Amino acid sequence: ALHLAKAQDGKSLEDFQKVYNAIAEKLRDEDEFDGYIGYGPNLVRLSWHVSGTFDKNDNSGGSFGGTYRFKKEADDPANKGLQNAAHFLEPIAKKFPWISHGDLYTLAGVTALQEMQGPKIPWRPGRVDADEKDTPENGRLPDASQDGSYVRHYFGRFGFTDQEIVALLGAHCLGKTHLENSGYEGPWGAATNTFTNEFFVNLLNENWKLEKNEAGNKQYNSEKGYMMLPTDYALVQDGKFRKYVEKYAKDQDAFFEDFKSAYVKLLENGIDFGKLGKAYVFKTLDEQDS
Ligand code: HEM
Ligand SMILES: O=C1CCNc2c1cnc1ccccc21
Repeated sequence: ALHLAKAQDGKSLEDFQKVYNAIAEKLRDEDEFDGYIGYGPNLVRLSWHVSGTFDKNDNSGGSFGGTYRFKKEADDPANKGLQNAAHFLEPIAKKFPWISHGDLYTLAGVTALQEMQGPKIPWRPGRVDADEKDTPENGRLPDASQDGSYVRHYFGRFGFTDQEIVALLGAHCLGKTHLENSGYEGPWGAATNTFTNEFFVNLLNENWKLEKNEAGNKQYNSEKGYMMLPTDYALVQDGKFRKYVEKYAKDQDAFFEDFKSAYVKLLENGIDFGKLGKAYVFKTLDEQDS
């Protein structure tokens, strides 16, 4: 059965906005991380990885139980590099001991996206920390070396459509790959900490060459020093995916709208929020300056 979200005793929008602001201020302070990319992309990746263990067939995994805090999940080779995001969040968890890990990991991704000028992401609290025994086994996160049919089948486990898959992968406009984490390298050139539709523009505008990188893995490189994973490039090789790449490359607003919906679905997969009321939409730091 679905996990039932539980209201946090008397916590309201103001309380969660305080957590949002603490994360957002720390993002601004610690801007030198990863060659001045900052922690934003890493926090977004953490929010996806804690949710991407979900399996709709038995409702196991997913963001609800906050099981990334346990060694078994944190040490999944697919999670290499996310120790940085987890370390970044430790003082936030100490300052707000009442928030569950599942809520913190997902709220951190929402905060990072909004602070990187992404769309407003409606977010609902109520995830409850699960026991270590409920930690999903390693191997539920995707393999970057694969093709379009693999990507379609993989996301089928969450019940995602082609359109949702392409929108979600647009998050690869952020940050970069690190050879020591995933065996892929680059791009420094296009590695950004601003949320845009540039991933789709890059896919269509650059001419990509499949090359072996220093780790012996094949990746697509462009003259400008941009890169794409094989699973990224699959989005233009597969005709059904390609039409959404073209849509989002032309229309950033459509991308923002569809990404928001798919990302909320990813973060809430497997959770019944019942009548816990509507989602919170947080103000960015800039919107609170005045
Ligand atoms: C087919 C599915 C996917 C594959 C195979 C994949 C693979 C990867 C790999 C290999 C990296 C580089 C990690 C490193 O070396 O540090 C990466 C980074 C990243 N991924 Fe994905 N990813 C997928 C889907 C997603 C989704 C759905 C999101 C978010 C909605 C996402 C967000 C990110 C972000 C923001 C980064 C940059 C992290 C950083 O700069 O530290 N990815 N991904
Ligand atoms: O084209 C880009 C922009 C910068 N970041 C990425 C791109 C393509 N694929 C990626 C795959 C994983 C992480 C970052 C990127």
